[in-house]
Amino acid sequence: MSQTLALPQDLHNHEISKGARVTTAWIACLGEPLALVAAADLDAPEPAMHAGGAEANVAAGTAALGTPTAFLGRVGGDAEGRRIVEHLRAHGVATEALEVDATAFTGRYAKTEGVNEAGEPVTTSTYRRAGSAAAAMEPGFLARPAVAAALAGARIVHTSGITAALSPGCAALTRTLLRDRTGVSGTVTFDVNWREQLWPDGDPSLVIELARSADVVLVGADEAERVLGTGSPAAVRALLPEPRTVVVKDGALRAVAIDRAGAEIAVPALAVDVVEPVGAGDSFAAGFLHGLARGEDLRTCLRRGHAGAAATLTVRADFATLPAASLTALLTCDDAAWAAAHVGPAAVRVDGAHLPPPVESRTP
Ligand SMILES: O=C(O)C(=O)C[C@H](O)[C@H](O)CO
Repeated sequence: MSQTLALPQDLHNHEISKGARVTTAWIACLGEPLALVAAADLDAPEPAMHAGGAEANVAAGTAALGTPTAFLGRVGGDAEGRRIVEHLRAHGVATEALEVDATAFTGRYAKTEGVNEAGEPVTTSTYRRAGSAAAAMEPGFLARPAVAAALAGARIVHTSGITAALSPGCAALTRTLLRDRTGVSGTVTFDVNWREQLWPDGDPSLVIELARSADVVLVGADEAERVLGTGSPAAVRALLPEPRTVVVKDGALRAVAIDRAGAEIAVPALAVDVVEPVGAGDSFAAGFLHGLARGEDLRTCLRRGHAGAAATLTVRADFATLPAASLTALLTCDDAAWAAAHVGPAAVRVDGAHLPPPVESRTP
């Protein structure tokens, strides 16, 4: 099952196993794709669904932006697994290293929108993923020919704290990947993605260990507060001294990238009409990694991150993209125009121009 992607000139194809011709991806994302279903359908046979799952959202995002991307993980041999494979391929993601386990099921999740005690909107996720196809991953997964080839060829290997939480095997897998770097030649990026429900003992020590082993860490200020006891970018950086870059995202306020010497680059968040927030962090990661893979400066990477997050904030699905004209206007405007820009479900406004709105991702 090989796939042809439109590639920039400097990429090459290579043989990986049994003559299969596979494209070298710049970004390899490892994790569990999930079927996003209605809460009432968590146990239903073949429910209506969108595709979700943090690292799969990132992969769809970077591929949609034009970066050759591979997804590494597992789904079940069910309708949800088939649709997730189709969804990722439709966005241009290479799926040779996405294993289909006919004996297992694909993880599912549902979002419930509500309000917290302060009257603020909150979205709660409910999972049906314990014992899923992806939860069976363990360090040996990294040695599968298609997986090893993707890891060896990628400029960036990305995963998150969600994958570490799936099972003891997945915890060992992420440890092996981040600490031992087995078969990895590129930059390893790690999104903390703290999900309280997935850590019954509430102990963040593995996630902290993994973050300290990464080259680039992405973390929300709120989750940094939970995991590290502080959301202050400088304090987070002091607690994560090893990575080359730590990015602290402070919701609607700003994102700050900090290098080892403590130098900070901050970019304010865009003004957005928020419809539903889940998946916005993944779209931020996709934009940021897309820029990083191209060697862009950190300020541009942060702008790309905010633009991706803004698009997804305007939809109920896990993932949306900005039309090229809107993205280009956001990336090229000056700081004053950026500060005055606005992203809503019906239009993107930059520098007085009304540009096309975000496009919600559809699952085939
Ligand atoms: O919460 C998870 O584990 C998911 O992967 C579901 C969503 O897709 C994810 O939270 C979005 O970031």
